[in-house]
Amino acid sequence: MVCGIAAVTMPKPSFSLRAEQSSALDLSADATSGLASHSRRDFVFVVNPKGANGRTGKEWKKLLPYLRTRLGGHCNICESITSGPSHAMDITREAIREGADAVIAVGGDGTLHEVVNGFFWAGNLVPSLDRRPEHSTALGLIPLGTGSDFARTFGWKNDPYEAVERIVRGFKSKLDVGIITGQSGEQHFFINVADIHLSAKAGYYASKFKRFGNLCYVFGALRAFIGHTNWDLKVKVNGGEWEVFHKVTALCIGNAKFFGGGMKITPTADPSSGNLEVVILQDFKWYDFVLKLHKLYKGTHLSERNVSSRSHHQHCHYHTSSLRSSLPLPPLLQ
Ligand SMILES: Nc1ncnc2c1ncn2[C@@H]1O[C@H](COP(=O)(O)OP(=O)(O)OP(=O)(O)O)[C@@H](O)[C@H]1O
Repeated sequence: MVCGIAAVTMPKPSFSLRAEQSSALDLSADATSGLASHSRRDFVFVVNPKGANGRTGKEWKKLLPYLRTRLGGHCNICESITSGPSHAMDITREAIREGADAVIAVGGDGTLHEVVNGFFWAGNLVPSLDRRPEHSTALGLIPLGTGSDFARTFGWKNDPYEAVERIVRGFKSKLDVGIITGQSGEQHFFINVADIHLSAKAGYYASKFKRFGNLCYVFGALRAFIGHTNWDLKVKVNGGEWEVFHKVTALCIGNAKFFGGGMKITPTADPSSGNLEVVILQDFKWYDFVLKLHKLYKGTHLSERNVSSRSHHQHCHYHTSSLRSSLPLPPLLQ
């Protein structure tokens, strides 16, 4: 299945974005019948102790005895604490190679994103040394971050005890994975929302304000508006004609619905539909952002005059080209 999105800056291409549906990942620990009916499994919990301004580490310590009680009878629980950015990727790759049955991200969207990228190496799924044909490693999540936006699409709260119960129940679902191909051909994988221009800058600045909880994303966006210039963007779908979008503030590619601590930016996205939803915000000033913030949270912004939305199906290729030649910030992948 191929659902592709590509963005290229012009006239001198400075980076390229290509998002496509890759092989589906499983979102939880087991198939349909819960854990009890299966032999002992290896579950690796990848914990970011610094998530949510340090709350993740504290909550995890409290959660661990409960986790052992609920899962320890059926699973080998391996706790792996990250030491810094990107470490979750290495832990995940190692766990998959060693034949883990599930790798479970414990933290926010940044940690989840790193774990997802750890499922891949050089553009392919990391192979397992476990040669059983039916064996695969599932992706799991205990949402314990600041925004925990990916979890919102499923209606999951930042409640680790509920998350443990979901894992115990063994509910499993297929999940689409988007692929961004950088200018030098390197690939990044995303399951939530990938975005460029203002919102990507906002995500960067939000990381400086995490002590304010979810509000960090609003502060980050307001900070990002300082010195921000909207661009004219050309868009081409499936090799068709170029279409110009004037004064683009942000282009957001949603596999799931939420970013920015609960903003329902791509409200019709569904991570198991095989489609990606692209939302383009145009000519937003900081005060538009403030005035329309409630609509962004509710997901009712699509009816606004300067917001457009498209859903892209399998085998769709989507190119954008900036009319400016300057290098934009790289996309933020959540
Ligand atoms: N030990 C560590 N020390 C410092 N930073 C870390 C460590 N481990 C992971 N990180 C980084 O912390 C970043 C943010 O973590 P995470 O997403 O879990 O929490 P958050 O930012 O509070 O939540 P959200 O992204 O949902 O708002 C990750 O992208 C990761 O690169």
